[in-house]
Amino acid sequence: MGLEIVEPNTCVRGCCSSTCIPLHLPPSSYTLLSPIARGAESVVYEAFLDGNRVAAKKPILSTSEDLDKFHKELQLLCKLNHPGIATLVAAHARPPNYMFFFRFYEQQNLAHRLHVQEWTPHFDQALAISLQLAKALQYLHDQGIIHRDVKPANVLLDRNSSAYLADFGLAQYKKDIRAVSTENWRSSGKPTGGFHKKNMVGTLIYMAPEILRKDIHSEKSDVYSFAVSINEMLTGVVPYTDIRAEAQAHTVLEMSYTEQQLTAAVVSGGLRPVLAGTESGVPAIMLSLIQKCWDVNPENRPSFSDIVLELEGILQQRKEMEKEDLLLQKSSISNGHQAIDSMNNLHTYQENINWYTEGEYLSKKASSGVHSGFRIWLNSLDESSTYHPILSWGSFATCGKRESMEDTHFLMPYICNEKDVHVFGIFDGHRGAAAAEFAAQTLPEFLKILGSTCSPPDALFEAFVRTDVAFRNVLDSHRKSKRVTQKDWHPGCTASAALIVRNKLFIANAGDCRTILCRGGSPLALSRDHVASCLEERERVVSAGGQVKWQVDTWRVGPAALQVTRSIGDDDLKPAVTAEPEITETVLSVEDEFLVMASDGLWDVVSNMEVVSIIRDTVKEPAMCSKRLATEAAERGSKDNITVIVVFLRPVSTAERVY
Ligand SMILES: Nc1ncnc2c1ncn2[C@@H]1O[C@H](COP(=O)(O)OP(=O)(O)OP(=O)(O)O)[C@@H](O)[C@H]1O
Ligand SMILES: [Mn+2]
Ligand SMILES: [Mn+2]
Repeated sequence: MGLEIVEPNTCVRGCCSSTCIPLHLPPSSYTLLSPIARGAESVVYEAFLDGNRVAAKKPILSTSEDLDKFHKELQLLCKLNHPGIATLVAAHARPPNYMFFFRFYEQQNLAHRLHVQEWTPHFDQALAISLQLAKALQYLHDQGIIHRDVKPANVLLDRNSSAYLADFGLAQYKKDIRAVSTENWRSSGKPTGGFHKKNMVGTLIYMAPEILRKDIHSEKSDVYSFAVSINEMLTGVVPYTDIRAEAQAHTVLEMSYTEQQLTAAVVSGGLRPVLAGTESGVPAIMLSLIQKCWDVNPENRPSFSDIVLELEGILQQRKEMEKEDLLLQKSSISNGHQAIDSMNNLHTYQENINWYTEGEYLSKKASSGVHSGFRIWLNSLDESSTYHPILSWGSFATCGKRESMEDTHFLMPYICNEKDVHVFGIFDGHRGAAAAEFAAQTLPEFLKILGSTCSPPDALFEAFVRTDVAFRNVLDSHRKSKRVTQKDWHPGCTASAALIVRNKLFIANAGDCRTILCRGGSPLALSRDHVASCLEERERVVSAGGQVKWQVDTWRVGPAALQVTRSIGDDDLKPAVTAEPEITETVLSVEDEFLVMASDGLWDVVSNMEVVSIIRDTVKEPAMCSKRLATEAAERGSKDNITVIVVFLRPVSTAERVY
């Protein structure tokens, strides 16, 4: 970077200095853009520094201790230089602005990648990340520094998924940790609350048993946290939240144990997160390394130099296996044929049509790859006075007790790279998955096209209608070309879409998917279920020329006996079963906590109120919350596919910090 170092290159107190990192900057050299993350102790912004994209970490400074902490973190960061550690490129260490500027890591942190983006790394990728992290920690320990907050959220990933250890907010020289603790012990005779608080830092679920027992941190407590983090990457499961493990103590958080009970189980019960399984391609030697690293006795845990050696050994083995595989491949190619025959029998009335691809193809054609984005929507809002929700999102979808999956969904935060525009959608297919698969591709694309000409509610309305027309046209042309052979096959799907434009939330719904908002702790339904049991809908259907009859157990529409009264597709029931959505508009404010969208597989067995209280009791991670809700529905006997999207509208922390 072309930033100049202005001598004397020290912080205002003179305790931090560097020969190569500028420690004070002219205000004109940087611009803060929007926040990427809000922690308990800082806000991290995307920023530009001297024309380069960087991340600016701005600590929240409210006491003089906070300021001491800033100087300590800066002193440490100035000394660190390792390819596996997030690079500090500059700092501003003079009043009134205190800031760290780091190289920008495009893929955020490992926790986000795993649980929000639902990334499942291949074992070789996970191994590479483990090795990079182990080397960074080995370097740190060689400098006499303990990190004390090793966890996936503090591992940053660049665009190639290379890993960088970050967040030195709790890091300490080992010698200083000792000094503090002996002093405290001596002065108070026994550990006081204050002592505990001062020394028990880190994040609960990654904390070694000795730390939970209020011992002091050592290199080996970083080893423990490393093991929990690596295992989390290999399983994709946040520690202690696994709900698949039955009847075992592994479900502590699920069973709403308190933090004290979890602590006790880790310390004396030997509880650990569910270990990754070899069936997912993790070699046994890796699993035994993890187990050694989280041994209850710190002395039995290997050091990072041992861990690095062991991981390099595993990497070597993988490379040799790969060579052998390449040699073997030539002889095994002939095995692929059998599968194709059975595939052919599956599609009796639709000849291998991939409806996702159909939808994608159609929307590409419609937009010819150009849309001018959502500038007009944003320009019409008054930037300065409006509330800016801060979003995090996740989803979970399961086929449940059904044989096939007919639900689909999409998550499109920052649609068209617009920071303040987000779209999420759920589609619940019936008479096959065709309409749901098609609509999940086309609906957001139509929205992009319409965004430059219509208002948000008009764009949503039109996108639903156009998706429906497009689907029925494509189906029709396939009937004509005989790729669809069965004449009376009329697939359809219900649809629900949420569009957020800065502080405005628009929900469009056609059918019985439902969206609720948790506002001030209570559920607020933002959509109405369109089913024939609803009088108003029944009357609408009848006046549009449809027939409604009580059949078996409920009101149903037409010869197809459909329960829903609005949908995309279902061309045998058009226009009575309309694709026109009902749209609600909500202005978001600080009271608004989260949004839950789900297919009827959830709502059939869990009420709006119950959904809110289940989320209240779950680790505040949107993908985990989605999974928790789906599991609850399955346990309560839902017979349907279940899809859940959870969008938090305010910052939440994954695990509670101690103090
Ligand atoms: N250089 C960077 N590039 C991209 N994203 C970053 C960068 N630095 C931080 N972030 C994002 O900001 C988040 C918080 O950063 P960091 O952990 O340093 O702050 P913190 O306030 O100490 O957080 P915590 O509350 O977890 O202690 C990271 O998890 C990451 O998602
Ligand atoms: Mn952090
Ligand atoms: Mn359903």
